[in-house]
Amino acid sequence: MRQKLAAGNWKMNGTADALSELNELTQGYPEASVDILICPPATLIDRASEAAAGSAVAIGGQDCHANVTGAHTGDISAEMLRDAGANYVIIGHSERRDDHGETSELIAAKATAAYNAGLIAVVCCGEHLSTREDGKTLEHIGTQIAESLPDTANADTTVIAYEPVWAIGTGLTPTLEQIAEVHDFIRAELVKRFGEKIGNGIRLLYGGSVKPANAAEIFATSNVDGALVGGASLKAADFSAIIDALVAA
Ligand SMILES: O=C(CO)COP(=O)(O)O
Repeated sequence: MRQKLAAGNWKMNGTADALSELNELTQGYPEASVDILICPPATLIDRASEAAAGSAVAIGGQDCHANVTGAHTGDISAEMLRDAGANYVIIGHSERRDDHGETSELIAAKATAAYNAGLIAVVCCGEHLSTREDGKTLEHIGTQIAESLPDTANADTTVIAYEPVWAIGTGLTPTLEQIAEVHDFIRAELVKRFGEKIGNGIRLLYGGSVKPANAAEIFATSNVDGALVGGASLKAADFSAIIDALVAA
């Protein structure tokens, strides 16, 4: 039985004021039957970890460097995230792939860095609209996950998020059949590569315009173990409604 996960990605949003939303969330979930994760900007990880201590909310980073230390101005290592109180890190978000030219090979190296630091890697994949229109979604996702996951990936260290790029921040979502098709495909690919135990143990999140209004139906979809939520994770009330839908699923 896979433990469900409601993850919020604050992206480049939030200064100290945003901790009030986190406080509201942690007060609402001193404990929970699902895993809850907030990935604030790096500048808030330390304070967010302190604020979330003793609650059901875990804190994560949004990216890490593949190396442990070194001359990499502006970058943050997985060890540093861990030191600041993070337990997870998002790797290979489409905004990193597109804005920073990150390749799947680099993403696999970052995932290994995350494992070495004791962080759970939330490895992202997803197609652009043109790829979907060309009928190449599954081929694209298959290549992305094959190349982005290290051989050492396992169910305790790895979560996969399927985020169609055209659904991120647009209010558009795939049909439930389209979500199920991709999630079932990823599950089958994982079982093929890692075997039944690991392949069936790795959690699969859906991301892209998840809101309180559509969360329940998405969570009822095949092989959806939770969500990676952007905009709707910024307000505690919205994210709580999504968490509650996951609890009820
Ligand atoms: O990119 C996302 C989460 O990582 C999804 O963002 P939205 O929920 O704002 O569409």
